Amino acid sequence: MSDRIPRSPLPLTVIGGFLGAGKTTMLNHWLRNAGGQRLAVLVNDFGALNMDAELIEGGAGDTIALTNGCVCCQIGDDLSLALIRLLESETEFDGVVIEASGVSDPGRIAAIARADTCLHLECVFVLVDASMALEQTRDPLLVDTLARQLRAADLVVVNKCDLVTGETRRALQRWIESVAGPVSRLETTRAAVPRLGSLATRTAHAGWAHGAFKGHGHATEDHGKVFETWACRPREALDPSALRVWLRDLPAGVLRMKGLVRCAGPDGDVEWAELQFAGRRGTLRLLLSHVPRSEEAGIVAIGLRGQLPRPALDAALEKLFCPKARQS
Ligand SMILES: Nc1nc2c(ncn2[C@@H]2O[C@H](COP(=O)(O)OP(=O)(O)OP(=O)(O)O)[C@@H](O)[C@H]2O)c(=O)[nH]1
Repeated sequence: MSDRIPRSPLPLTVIGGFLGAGKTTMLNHWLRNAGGQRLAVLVNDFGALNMDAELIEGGAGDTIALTNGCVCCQIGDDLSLALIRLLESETEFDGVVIEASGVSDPGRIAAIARADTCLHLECVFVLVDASMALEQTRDPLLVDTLARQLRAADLVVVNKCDLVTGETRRALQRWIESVAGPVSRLETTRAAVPRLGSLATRTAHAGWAHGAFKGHGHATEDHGKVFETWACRPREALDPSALRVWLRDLPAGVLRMKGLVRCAGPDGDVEWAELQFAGRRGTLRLLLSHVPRSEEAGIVAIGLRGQLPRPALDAALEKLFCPKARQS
């Protein structure tokens, strides 16, 4: 029998929301503003490569990647085990944050956490991409995933408000209320929301969220059947100009793409860059603060099953390699 002093329940926060809505951006904001608190982070990417673990800033030592599928439909046991390991670890964490994959149901994850008396579920944040959500709700293959995510929320964070008009924000508000009822809602840019600022929302909204969760027909919802992924590990440096052109005009069917790649400058020197494509916007940003390990290079794309243009992605990648790169 353990002679360790029982700890008080570990505060747990879940971040959900559709692909590219800004979950990792919010998590990084929290890690940068943790105020001395030590947070354990569990991330789950739907893609074959868990890029999120690599895109999280600074806290790599306390980041656990849940791989091999969507955390809510395929790897619930992995999540439970990871939580048990955290609770039993020598490290005293001040809280744990689970970043769900963009296709998963945060309500399901919250239920796993809620079943453990050693954890205290503080809040389920669900992010909505203000620039894409209305269009996504018109796609019959996406609307169910979006609605389930919203119904699980204690706090809906309408993010990317820099990209939309007031009219779009009002239309979004109407849609959110029609799906999730009187849920608390914040409008933000770059997901700049405090982690504990919404504690009160849990009690206010819990009835609605839990009511919705009772009707959760998870057996009918296997995200692996709705979405699929493409991934590659480019071993050589890519041409950043060609990469930017490619990101501006990705073939139809790519809902989300992200990655870490080595890029070759005009003189052949190689630098690391983060690649992002979400909501029809692609960016390539040089990494100045940290240098990943060479095996961390990877690109992941996600789309609806049967709609991801795999041959086009394979073919494009071949043309992105930079012959001038000086490999280190
Ligand atoms: N313009 C704009 N871009 C944003 C904002 N928030 C995040 N982004 C960008 O949107 C892209 C996706 O952001 P992430 O935080 O990686 O999104 P995510 O929800 O974690 O993505 P997945 O985990 O793949 O589902 C990145 O390129 C971000 O820099 C915002 O408020 N405005």
